[in-house]
Amino acid sequence: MRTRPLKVALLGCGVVGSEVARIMTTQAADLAARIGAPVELAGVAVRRPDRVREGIAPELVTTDATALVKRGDLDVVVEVIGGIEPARTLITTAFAHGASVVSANKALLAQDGAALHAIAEEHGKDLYYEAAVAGAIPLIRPLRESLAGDKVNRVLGIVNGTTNFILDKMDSTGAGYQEALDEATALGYAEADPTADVEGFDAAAKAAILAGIAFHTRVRLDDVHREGMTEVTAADFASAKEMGCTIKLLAICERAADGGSVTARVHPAMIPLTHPLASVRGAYNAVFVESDAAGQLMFYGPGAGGAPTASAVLGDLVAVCRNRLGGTTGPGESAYAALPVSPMGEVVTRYHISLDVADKPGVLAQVATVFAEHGVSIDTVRQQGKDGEASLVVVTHRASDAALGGTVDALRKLDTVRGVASIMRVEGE
Ligand SMILES: NC(=O)c1ccc[n+]([C@@H]2O[C@H](COP(=O)([O-])OP(=O)(O)OC[C@H]3O[C@@H](n4cnc5c(N)ncnc54)[C@H](O)[C@@H]3O)[C@@H](O)[C@H]2O)c1
Ligand SMILES: N[C@@H](CCO)C(=O)O
Ligand code: NA
Repeated sequence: MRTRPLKVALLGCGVVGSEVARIMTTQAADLAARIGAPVELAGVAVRRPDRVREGIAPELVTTDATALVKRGDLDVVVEVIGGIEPARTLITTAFAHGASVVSANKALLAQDGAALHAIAEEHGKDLYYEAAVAGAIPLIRPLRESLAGDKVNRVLGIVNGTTNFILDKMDSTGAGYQEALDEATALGYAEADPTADVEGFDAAAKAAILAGIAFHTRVRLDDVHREGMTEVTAADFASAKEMGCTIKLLAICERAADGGSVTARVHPAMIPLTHPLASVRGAYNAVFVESDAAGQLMFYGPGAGGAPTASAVLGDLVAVCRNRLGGTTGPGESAYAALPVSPMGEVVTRYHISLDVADKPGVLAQVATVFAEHGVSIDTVRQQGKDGEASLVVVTHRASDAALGGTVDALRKLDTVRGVASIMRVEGE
């Protein structure tokens, strides 16, 4: 074993960073044996230096992250600050000063992954980010390496722990949205600004990263259709239950049947209780990968939290250190397929639509006609009436998002339709 240690700087010592530091210290001997050289924590950049950080020598702590990444003697910089800046500049500075980078920052990678990969390559360094998608679950590496010989057609799953935790609580205990969000935040699952979680930005960033790697193409955050889960109500859960379903926030990345384009989307969806995703509880994540040769693979595990995320960071750290010792780098970005990303209107799925209508003869026929005129075929209709008003629940067969949108616009114009109470996609059948 080499005796000269590999030097690692840690940027950020919050929920994830503090666990990375803890594991680096407590597992030092095993990490050294697995890598073939000791790994030394050479510096820790923090924002609040007066905080007591157990297990971290005070002389390693600095508030000057820029000076730390410019030291020039670092082998690896671990970025767990989050957000776009200063993380982006710190990472590019680290590459320029000779370090490889491990990051958990999906927001940054979804926005600037291509540029960061290019800078890493220019400097002959690694950029690894297993922790950025689905926490502890090995997903980036299986897609990038294990499935590199196969053709992936679909990646579908739950990739945000906070929203799964909230939806699970709302469904199973009837907890309110805010109460469940506060608990997820206290447990260290939520982003610094939890809007990123509940409005689907975090899941959309992960979908962009996954689609890019799975389909060997470039998918930007803006390419991902995004709907959050803040408008999911107890009434939606009740409707889902009546259909034998529950509601999950899903990320779905698909290659078109002709192989010539891809789509990526994040939105709440009803899924049957019999589907494996329905039983994903709390902050767990689960992702299905469908490919030509392998068929269907399922990845499941803790999707958020300090220690689980640190597990993925440490896995990357070991891989990057091994590469350093071997004088090599791992696989970089693979975007040769250059596939266009199709708009949401072209996505085909089933829909559950809940309408408030006048309870009088002919309304059902009128509504059915609007669906037929837009080429959207109805699977089931359920009507419940009271005091001259009724609620009409329509479940469709598969239709394009554009056709469904046109149908809903036309329904809203009918005098007999008082309002569209909810529209939810139905997946997993
Ligand atoms: N918490 C999770 O479950 C989880 C899971 C996967 C990925 N991530 C990602 O990991 C990253 C960190 O998340 P977290 O939950 O640990 O957040 P956090 O807010 O707990 O930690 C970030 C830390 O960085 C510090 N910081 C901010 N600016 C700094 C600067 N300029 N220099 C030094 N330190 C600075 C903050 O003070 C804070 O302590 C984010 O990119 C997040 O998306 C988090
Ligand atoms: N806020 C994220 C952290 C893990 O990426 C989540 O809840 O999934
Ligand atoms: Na992961």
